[in-house]
Amino acid sequence: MIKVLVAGFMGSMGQKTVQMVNESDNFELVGGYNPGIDVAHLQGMGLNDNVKLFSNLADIKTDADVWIDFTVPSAVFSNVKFAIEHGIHPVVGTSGMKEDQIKQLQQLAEEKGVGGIIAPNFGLSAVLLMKFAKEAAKYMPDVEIIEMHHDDKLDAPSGTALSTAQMISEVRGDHPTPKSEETLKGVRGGDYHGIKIHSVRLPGYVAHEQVLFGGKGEALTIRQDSFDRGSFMNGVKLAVPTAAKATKLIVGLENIL
Ligand SMILES: NC(=O)C1=CN([C@@H]2O[C@H](COP(=O)(O)OP(=O)(O)OC[C@H]3O[C@@H](n4cnc5c(N)ncnc54)[C@H](OP(=O)(O)O)[C@@H]3O)[C@@H](O)[C@H]2O)C=CC1
Ligand SMILES: O=C(O)C1=N[C@H](C(=O)O)C[C@H](O)C1
Repeated sequence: MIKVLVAGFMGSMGQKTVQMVNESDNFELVGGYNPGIDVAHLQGMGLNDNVKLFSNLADIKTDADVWIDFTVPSAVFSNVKFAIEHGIHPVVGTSGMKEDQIKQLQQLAEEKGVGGIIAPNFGLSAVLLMKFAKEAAKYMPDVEIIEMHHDDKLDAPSGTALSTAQMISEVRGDHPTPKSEETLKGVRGGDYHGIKIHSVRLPGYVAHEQVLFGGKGEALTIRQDSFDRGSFMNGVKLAVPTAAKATKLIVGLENIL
């Protein structure tokens, strides 16, 4: 049985994760962390006595093997650092970490021998989209990304769009970007090594991405849609046992599939 703590357990993804853990025969929920909660009140609401709830990072005392993090961009780095320093293997879905923060955590994980997984996206359709986009970019290097998310999303671009751009950039190298004067500032989108990323935020959307490739007289569009947050749970379920044994911090679900 793998003991799990869920950070951000009151959020949209945190609640799905708690449900998935409770329904699994292989995982046991032993902890939940979410600032701003009334621990005494929640603890009295019929939750299993083995589940310890915390509202402060420094107060967390747990025998969890795995720390699943679906929190906020401003907290994820400190959370994961705390987990690794306390011998808890992280499974991280939270977006918004900077490249240098990920490198620091990878170094710490290696020093402590406490590995885990950071996945910009736990959905199979998004992982496949990234793989296909990387392949397509070898032949069609002119590419732009449009990501579309719900209007509560705190960060832009999405972690998935950034990861897609990184994977494309690995294979296409330096490539000229069309120069067009912006008569409306920002209208050409963000720029990742010459790859334009456009972020749409609208109510009703969940998580969607399109990668548009253009060639002479032809175009290719790859699109994925996550309509329900439950769709991320298969990936999380797969990541937990791998993370529990990992001695390094792996980035990308595709690296454990
Ligand atoms: N990798 C993947 O496949 C996926 C990743 N995500 C990412 O997961 C993250 C969470 O998404 P979502 O559940 O929709 O967001 P929510 O806003 O619904 O949930 C975030 C939760 O984290 C809590 N929180 C705030 N600060 C902290 C902290 N310091 N430590 C612990 N918890 C904290 C929030 O509490 P409060 O509301 O009180 O502030 C809230 O309950 C986002 O970064 C999102 O991009 C989402 C879907 C899939
Ligand atoms: O905030 C979300 O909802 C999502 N965030 C992740 C991201 O930033 O890519 C994964 C997925 O797109 C849902």
